[in-house]
Amino acid sequence: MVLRCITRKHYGLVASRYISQNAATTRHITTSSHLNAAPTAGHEAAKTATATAISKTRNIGIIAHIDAGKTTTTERMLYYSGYSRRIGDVDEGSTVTDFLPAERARGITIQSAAISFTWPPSGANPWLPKERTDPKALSATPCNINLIDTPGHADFTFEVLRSLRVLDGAVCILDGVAGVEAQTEKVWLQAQKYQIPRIVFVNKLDREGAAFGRTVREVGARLGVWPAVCGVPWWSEVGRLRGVGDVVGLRGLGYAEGGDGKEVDVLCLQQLEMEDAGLAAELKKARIALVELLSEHDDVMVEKFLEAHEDHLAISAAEITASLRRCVVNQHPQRVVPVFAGASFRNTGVQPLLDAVVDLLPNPEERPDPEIKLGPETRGGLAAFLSGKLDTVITTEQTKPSSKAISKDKANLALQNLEACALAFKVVSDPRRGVLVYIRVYSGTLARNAPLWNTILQNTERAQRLLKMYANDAVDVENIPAGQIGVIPGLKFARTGDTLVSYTGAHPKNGPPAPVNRMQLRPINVPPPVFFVSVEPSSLAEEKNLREALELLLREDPSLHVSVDEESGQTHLAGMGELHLEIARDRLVGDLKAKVRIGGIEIGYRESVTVPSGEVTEVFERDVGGRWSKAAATASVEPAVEDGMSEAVGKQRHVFELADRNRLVITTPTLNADGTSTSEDHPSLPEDLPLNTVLHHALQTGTSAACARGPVHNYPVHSTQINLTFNPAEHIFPSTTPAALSSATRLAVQSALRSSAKINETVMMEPVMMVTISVNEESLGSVVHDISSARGGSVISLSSEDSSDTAATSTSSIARIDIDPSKIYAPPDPFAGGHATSTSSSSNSVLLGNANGTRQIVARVPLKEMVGYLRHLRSLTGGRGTFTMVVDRFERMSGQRQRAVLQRLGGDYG
Ligand SMILES: Nc1nc2c(ncn2[C@@H]2O[C@H](COP(=O)(O)OP(=O)(O)OP(=O)(O)O)[C@@H](O)[C@H]2O)c(=O)[nH]1
Repeated sequence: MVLRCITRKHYGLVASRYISQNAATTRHITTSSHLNAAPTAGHEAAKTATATAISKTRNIGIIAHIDAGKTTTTERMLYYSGYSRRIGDVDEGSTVTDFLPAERARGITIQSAAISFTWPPSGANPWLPKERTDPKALSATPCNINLIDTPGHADFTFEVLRSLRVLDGAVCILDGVAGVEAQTEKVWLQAQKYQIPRIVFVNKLDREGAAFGRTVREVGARLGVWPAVCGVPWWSEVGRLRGVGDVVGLRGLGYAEGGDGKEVDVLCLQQLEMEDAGLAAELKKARIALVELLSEHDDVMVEKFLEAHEDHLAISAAEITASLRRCVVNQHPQRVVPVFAGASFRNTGVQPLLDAVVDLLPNPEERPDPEIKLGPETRGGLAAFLSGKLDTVITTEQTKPSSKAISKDKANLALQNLEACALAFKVVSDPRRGVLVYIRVYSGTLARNAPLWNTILQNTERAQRLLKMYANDAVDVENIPAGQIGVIPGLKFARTGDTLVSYTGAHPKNGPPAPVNRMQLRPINVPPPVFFVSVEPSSLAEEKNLREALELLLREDPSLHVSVDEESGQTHLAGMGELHLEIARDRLVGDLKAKVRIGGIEIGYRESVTVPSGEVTEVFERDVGGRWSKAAATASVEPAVEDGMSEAVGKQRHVFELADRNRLVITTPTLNADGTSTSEDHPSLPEDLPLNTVLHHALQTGTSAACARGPVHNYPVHSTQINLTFNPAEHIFPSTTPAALSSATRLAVQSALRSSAKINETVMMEPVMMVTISVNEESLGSVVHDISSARGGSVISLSSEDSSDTAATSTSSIARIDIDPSKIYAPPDPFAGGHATSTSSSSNSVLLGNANGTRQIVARVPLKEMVGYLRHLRSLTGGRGTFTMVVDRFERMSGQRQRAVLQRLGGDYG
């Protein structure tokens, strides 16, 4: 293809030094010490935001490896959009988004901070001169951006997942020196699983050794997508980052050294040819590659290319942006990923990234129908549910007593009064504002003062106020429409992950009618905790404070677990990683001021029965809450066999999979599946104890409570099948309540567990982790040796042989597209330093996991052997190695390992 000089018509000739028109009139949000503070820019913006059409909304997140620069980039975004007066600095601890004291102290992001801002801040885009803005571009008019900053540390993966489900798009930030790192890969695949469109920002290009081209090739090789290079670094002759080259607009964007980045020199191609011919030539190459790539994935681009007489440079920037948007928004899985360049810390390249967020990422209406859950087996799309396609719901309901079955008409009627539904995706205790519940509204409009039915807790709370959050500033609003993110202050019960429903005429206690009353938006599974600490109040008087503080911690973070040992009275706080618990401890002691003694961090082992017990019956008879009640339960336990139950489920057998791979089997020899008795000789269930709801729930609660503490070592029970035989004639009395049934079940299961352990002692199980380690080539041998011999791990793959293995192990269900490395366009890296890679885009050796001299090892290793591993890895790799890990499974320990652990723990577990 012949390169042609760009025409005047498209790009003009005169370079213009453009200073933001907003610079002088930048709107600031003054941090108000109280919510009722005087109106600020945030107030103004909030009014605009609520009135903003949904097409002018972007709910985006920033995902990346720890330290890639998410917080630094967010701070610049807030600064350029006029929401902060000065640029915050992570290293000084003055950032707006990392607002928890623990985050500021550690310089890492712990909780997602959801903040809103408008880009561009006013009618015109502030960094481009008017004559250079395309009035038809989406980024030409203000768009309301709700930005959720997600944490990068592996311990917070659940927090990342939690935020991902409310996002419509994501910016993935890469460190231009480190390239694609292990955690990036993990979060990337999670985002892909949720079908979240992504764009990439290669940051830190000012740093020594930065290699943009190499990073671009890694995006292709390790993330399995086609990088569409939209921006390239503009280096000076001595390797200083001068700015970025805009491949879409074919221009150079120069940033003054040491400036705040608001002043941008915009140089058209012709000027660039005089100023820096090298960059001009590279921009043309990049533009050709971009058009070629888009033509392969977007038919419209092929037409435009033909219309432009096959001149890659003559296609307008608007056409290219539109094509990129089609690829990003409409393709699942996403095959083309736009890549931008910059250095947030040097205030370089952030405004083009903001434009890309508006121009390329979808609005809430352009997203697939969100998933909902209506019962253990009923899942579907929200829109399908709201439009009355309720067939699956009816099926589930028919298992209930016929008098309670819901007709399709009734269910449709129930939907008519549904005002709004929202997902509480984050709960934060703000020192000044109290508990804030962050929500995303999925349908209807949530109005201030509306009573909200919590479909999981089954209670009602009133949203007395609604807020929009602008970093540290909160603005009262009257309502929050579908697609928007907002905050409800003052709720007492709602937790992260709960679904809140606003429903006209709902009874405050009983809630809306079925099936609306138990609809769950975007449910996610909480992974098992693997570490725990014991927590004790420093005095009796502190007990209440501690209980309240722990309740709040659990509302904020459902991946934390609290259990109280009924016998010793000791409280255990369990979490997913050492850092996770350290942060929880800091939160408890530092922020929530709980006066507690906290034990050392220990591994959360489990224990499992090895032989079946006999059947045990226990009777519970006690005063519960001022009412005498009595109930009985009959239980036995046995080792659970994987997938061994499907045939055993029948009319009189109900099987439930519980946490920790325990299984509950309830047999009702005298009751039919709907709870009616099989013959007149047998009593039926009382009205207030329907089988499929109240009774099952009570038996499950009792079983779970018993399984929280094993009979020999006090660790939670794992891989155990609990059999309950239930017969109203034997287990129900006139004074039986659900609570009494639950307690009787707990006693019977505990007794059965003890009886099994008497026959043969339980065996301990330990968490085994799936570990992904990134090391340099030279240290590969010693790290592999250490993992497989000293740590008892088994190596599953080495990435250079098959770079997709890592992904396959963590997210096997996700399709990755085949990328031909020789077809990836990436500019040369003239200043990449010692381990510089080939500048040829066809260099396969560069692509196959070896791009920045790093190799990946995936191995399964017992968690115990990974405690304190980072320090050891650093010493083996000269400080360069990193790793991430997730729980793979719990495995039985050998007798020798178990004895060693018990000995170390001081061992009196009998
Ligand atoms: N040289 C250079 N340093 C940067 C750049 N962006 C960020 N940094 C530095 O990198 C470090 C990490 O930046 P953060 O913004 O805290 O990174 P993060 O991704 O938010 O980190 P977590 O919140 O811990 O996940 C800080 O010391 C920043 O000053 C950049 O463009 N150039």
